[in-house]
Amino acid sequence: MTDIAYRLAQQRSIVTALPGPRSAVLAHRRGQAVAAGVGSAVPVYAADADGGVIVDVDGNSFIDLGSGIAVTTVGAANPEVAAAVAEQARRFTHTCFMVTPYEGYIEVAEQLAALTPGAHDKRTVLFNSGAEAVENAVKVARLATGKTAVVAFDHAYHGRTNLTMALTAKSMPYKARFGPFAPEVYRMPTSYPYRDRLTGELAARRAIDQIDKQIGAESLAAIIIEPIQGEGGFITPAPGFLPALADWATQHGVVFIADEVQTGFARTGAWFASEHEQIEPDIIVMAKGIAGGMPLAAITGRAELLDAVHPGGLGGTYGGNPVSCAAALATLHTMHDLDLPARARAIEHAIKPRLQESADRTGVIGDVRGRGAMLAIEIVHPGTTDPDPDLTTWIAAEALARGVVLLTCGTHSNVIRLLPPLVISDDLLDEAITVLDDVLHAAAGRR
Ligand SMILES: Cc1ncc(COP(=O)(O)O)c(CNCCCC(=O)O)c1O
Repeated sequence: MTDIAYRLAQQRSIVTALPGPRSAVLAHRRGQAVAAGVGSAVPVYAADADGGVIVDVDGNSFIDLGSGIAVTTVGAANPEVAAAVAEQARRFTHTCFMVTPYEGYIEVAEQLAALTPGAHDKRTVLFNSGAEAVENAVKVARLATGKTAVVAFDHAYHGRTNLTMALTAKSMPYKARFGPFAPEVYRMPTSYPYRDRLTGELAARRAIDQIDKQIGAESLAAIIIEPIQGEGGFITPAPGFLPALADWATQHGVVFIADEVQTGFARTGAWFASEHEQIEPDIIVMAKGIAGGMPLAAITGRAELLDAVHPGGLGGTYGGNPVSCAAALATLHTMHDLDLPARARAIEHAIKPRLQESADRTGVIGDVRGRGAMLAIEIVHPGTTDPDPDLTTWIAAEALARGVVLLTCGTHSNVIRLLPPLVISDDLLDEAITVLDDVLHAAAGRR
């Protein structure tokens, strides 16, 4: 990406100790006002952001490889998004679509019907967060099928509400001591090629056999799965796993829900990750990249499923907020205009080989995986597949000290994930990967 006019200098520049003095003051104030349960990945506080950089309150400029957890795909201050937000806010910020509806909501729904996989008749409902959208996808599946059981998978992440915690696999920090959790949720083994060494078909057969024995299709309302598992560690299933599950679901009257909150909207090199294996989900859950940073989430699915719900059965006060809808329309226009799915594929081609070279030379990377601009390295003790969460934490902290914001994830907290804004410049991305390679070599020296 070389033809974007950025508002901020696209540079890595550390000018104070980290955290700097202004961040330190904010951290103190935070301790007196914000609940300790809300964590932050980095100890610095944002003052500005644009393209591929975040500038903190002390003037430090960081290369952003997190995109606010896969949200600011078009940048954190995309000018077209900012203008659309300002224009809509000047007219009205809220009327509640369930009270006085407005065109923006309909336009977003029309675009999601056209963009999501499948030529079937679709309907959309808009929400505020991914978890809220997941909750409603399950509501629709249960009502439409008259069945109650839901299958989720090992390493899954679906949110922090009661049902989505039940669907989420990792206990700490997401679920510990927050129970009891919603019933009728069953966990099945997924495809984790680095660790199970199974083909997609065999992994799917293993899961389906367990579904048959533990639940039975006659009780099963839905299967929900992330095409690439995000918080669980950017686990990319073996080819054939997802199609086999989707085909089985279709054959047995089970709703196939693709949770594309983290994989959606060009992130993996297609508009939606389901496309990589020609899957047409019955319901697709979306959020994060949808609206350039404004809070918006959606479910888009088969009309016969969503329209099975009685009038008034779906909604919420802020769902499809008009300012967020305006942001989404500007975001989708930008994604089309810049062909960001192609940009994500170019990013993969540029940096995945470099990550593999780092793996070959340092020995601390057990697996390089992911698609498009959703890439990850799994950190292990050299010569083993044993997770090394401590070294993972050190790598992310060292990268920050050198001016690069990196996020970690994974059931074993041993995955470094790369989620750059798709509008990041080629030079800045190249610089960030060079910094990461240097940090990985330093990490190898610690072992
Ligand atoms: C696949 C998938 N489904 C659902 C969700 C939930 O989306 P919300 O918008 O955070 O509710 C996510 C959110 N992932 C980031 C969570 C960050 C945190 O809370 O620690 C996801 O990745």
